[in-house]
Amino acid sequence: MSINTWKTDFYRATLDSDLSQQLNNLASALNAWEDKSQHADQKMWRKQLSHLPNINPSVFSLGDIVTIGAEDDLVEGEKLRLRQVLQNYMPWRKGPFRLFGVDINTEWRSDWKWQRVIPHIDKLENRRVLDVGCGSGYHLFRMAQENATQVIGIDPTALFFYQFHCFKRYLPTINVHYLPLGVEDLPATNCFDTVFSMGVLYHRLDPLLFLKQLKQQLVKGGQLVLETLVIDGNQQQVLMPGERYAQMRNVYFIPSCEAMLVWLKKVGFNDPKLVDMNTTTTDEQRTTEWMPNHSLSNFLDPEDKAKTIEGYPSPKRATFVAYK
Ligand SMILES: Nc1ncnc2c1ncn2[C@@H]1O[C@H](C[S@+](CC[C@H]([NH3+])C(=O)[O-])CC(=O)[O-])[C@@H](O)[C@H]1O
Repeated sequence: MSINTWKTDFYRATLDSDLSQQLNNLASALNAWEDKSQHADQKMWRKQLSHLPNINPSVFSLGDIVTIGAEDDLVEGEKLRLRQVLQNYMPWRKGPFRLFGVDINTEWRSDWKWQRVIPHIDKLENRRVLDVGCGSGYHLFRMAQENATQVIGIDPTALFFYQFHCFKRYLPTINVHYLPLGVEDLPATNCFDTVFSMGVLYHRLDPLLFLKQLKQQLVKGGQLVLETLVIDGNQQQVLMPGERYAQMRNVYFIPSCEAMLVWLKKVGFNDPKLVDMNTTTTDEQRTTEWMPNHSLSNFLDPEDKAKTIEGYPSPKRATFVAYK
């Protein structure tokens, strides 16, 4: 798939599904995105895609390190150029990836999150899957590896859309698509068997509305897989941080696990369950060559790693599953 055909490839791939009934609405949202994506960086990111090596990769594997092509597929000069092109898409947050032997060691070990989630969810085989807030699309490739029929990711951050296309262009036949939209831009499709949303709820101003928006993407009986920051506490406890949480400005609500289960029930999900809980470590989220900015270790209290530098409990994440 080339960057020029991403929309038509998506439309074609959805023709046989209920999603096709929403194509008019989706097409206007996608066209609006293209019309406003005239920012200089975006022009550069789009152009740089055409500087990626124009060859068929000899191998690919969508395991812990999403790997496309082998080092030997390229000659020395091409390798140097590839590294330079990929550097234009920094910071690389979610991965890891390996493209023709170039290891992109991302800020996050997103493979660790996937290993925590995958044992607890319904098998993805033969399911249509949506990932809301998919970042670089790392987990989209992992979902495809689990034999999902179709995988669609949405995320409004333009850089991540272009990062995804650095890989997707080499995998023209996999049924994985990326729509550069926010959850609020999606019409109610009611057509996904599994909806994932990992690491997004705390960025939403209205978390209950967000849960409703996720619910209206699911078929009846479909499974929600939700991962989010949590605090210790009872049903009544939810942290609403001040200006920043772990230096992030756009963090609104961090519920206790008990409160999260109440929220899921309130919006009508069935059988909500907490399936995993994990404290984020500085091995999982850290500064790397591909994300040279500050990372988790800079956001924790140097005297007490159980606290963020603002004095809140340090990041703990939990995964929940529930049904529509
Ligand atoms: N309105 C919105 N609609 C959809 N996505 C949004 C919206 N606003 C922001 N995002 C996107 O949500 C993602 C959150 S990151 C989780 C990535 C991956 N899921 C992970 O679990 O590793 C976690 C973090 O950065 O804290 C970013 O890619 C945003 O662009």
